[in-house]
Amino acid sequence: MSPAWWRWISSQDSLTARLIRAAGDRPFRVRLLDQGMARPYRDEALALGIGLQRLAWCREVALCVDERPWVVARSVAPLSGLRGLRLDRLGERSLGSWLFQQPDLERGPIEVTHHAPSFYAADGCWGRRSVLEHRRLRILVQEFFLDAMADELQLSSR
Ligand SMILES: C=C(O[C@@H]1C=C(C(=O)O)C=C[C@H]1O)C(=O)O
Repeated sequence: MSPAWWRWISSQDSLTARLIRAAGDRPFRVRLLDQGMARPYRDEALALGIGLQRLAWCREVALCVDERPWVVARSVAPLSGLRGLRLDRLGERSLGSWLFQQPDLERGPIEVTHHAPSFYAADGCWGRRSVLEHRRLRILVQEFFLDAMADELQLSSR
């Protein structure tokens, strides 16, 4: 992996905040693609250590600069940790902007892949995921970095 990609992939802080900085004068926006209760994909259930038949709260977004998707993300949270949290009300506000305001937020190990994720068929550069924890909430955040981002930021394809 090139050093420039490594800085994106290994970052521990909010990706939303980094994308806003990288976008400069161009508008950033979260486009909500889907959200609701669903059965996670098998690899997601395994990553969270939950039963394969369990329902979870799933949210898919495109993180766009100038209306062009740079990153697609899918987040999956077991229902047991959601009590009292109305994440469905986030709408097109970034999950990260809320999560990274929580002082006790912890990120688990980051897993990296260059395969397209199960939730989005597109060419891309790198994907990563990790489990973020805040109080009882555990949420698997998966982010797939698209070719458009590499083009715009003049990053190598890998
Ligand atoms: C987790 C973060 O939030 C970003 C925003 C997301 C959303 O709104 O659903 C999903 C994944 C992210 O990349 C972050 O900023 O690091």
